[in-house]
Amino acid sequence: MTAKIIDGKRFAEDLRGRIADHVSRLKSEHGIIPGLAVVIVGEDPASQVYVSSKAKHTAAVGMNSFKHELPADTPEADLLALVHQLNADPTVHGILVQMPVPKHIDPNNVIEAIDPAKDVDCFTPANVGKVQIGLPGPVSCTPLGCLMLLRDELGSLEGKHAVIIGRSNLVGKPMMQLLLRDNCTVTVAHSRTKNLDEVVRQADIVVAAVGRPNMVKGDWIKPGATIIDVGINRMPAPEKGEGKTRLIGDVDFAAASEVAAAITPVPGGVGPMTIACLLANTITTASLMNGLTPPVDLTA
Ligand SMILES: Nc1nc2c(c(=O)[nH]1)N[C@@H](CN(C=O)c1ccc(C(=O)N[C@@H](CCC(=O)O)C(=O)O)cc1)CN2
Repeated sequence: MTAKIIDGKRFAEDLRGRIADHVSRLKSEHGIIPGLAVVIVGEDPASQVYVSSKAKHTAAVGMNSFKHELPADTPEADLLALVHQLNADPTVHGILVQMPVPKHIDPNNVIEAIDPAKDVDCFTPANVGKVQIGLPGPVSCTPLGCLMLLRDELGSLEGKHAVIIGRSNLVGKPMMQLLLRDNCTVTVAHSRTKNLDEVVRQADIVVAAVGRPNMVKGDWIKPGATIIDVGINRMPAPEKGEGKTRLIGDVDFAAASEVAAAITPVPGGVGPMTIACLLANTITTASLMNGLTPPVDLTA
């Protein structure tokens, strides 16, 4: 079997097109221009790429984009003061602090400072709880992107056995909630899971989010399974020139493609969906902040 490649880049482009339509309706029918503030602390090259891409796509769909770049030695108190200022700014409907933050800053203090009404990452305890009980609000961007790709590929997910590898707050745990909401049977595997290969062999759906290049082998995959590879591992690529890198996922793509029915590539799979879902969440928060019902077709 040669797996179908799930084209996240193309899906994200389509989604951004639908988001642009919603932005234009919010403007013309309600006079609202959604605004997204993105804060980056330090010069981590990968984070700079992601933040620039977020700002570019925010503007491209017609939203207001506010980018705040702070030096790596910014005291935590200054970052929290900026977050409070953005909380109070009525032109800002979404606030995102790019992770990871430098070591001297406690990410939990930053997350707690963000007004849950503007928390487009869905990191605050209030929004994590809302996802758990199914109330309207933003949904964690990467897991939401994975869910959209899975629904598009498989239709109903009901009764499927999904194995998530990784239990992070960013991906593993919210992914578990979303798949449960879609009536999957969910197993969350992690670094202490015994016989991981045997666990993964049970899966109709594999979501790999461990951050270890090529960890999931081809012979771990049940024939016909659908694989979502969340891993973005930057590896040296001397064959491309000195100091060059390439991205590879958590799944051995070539081997898994021989067994699976469908698989996301890295790059071009889940990554682009993360940013498109961030924009979808900004529509959600801008709608809710103005007493409007968020459009269900973006995030349902
Ligand atoms: N506050 C947040 N911080 C971080 C998040 C997040 O959702 N919120 N997620 C990750 C990084 N991330 C978004 O911020 C992100 C990662 C990857 C991509 C992406 O489009 N990847 C491309 C490849 C891009 C490249 O060449 O590097 C792909 O996979 O095709 C977008 C966003 C950690 N921090």
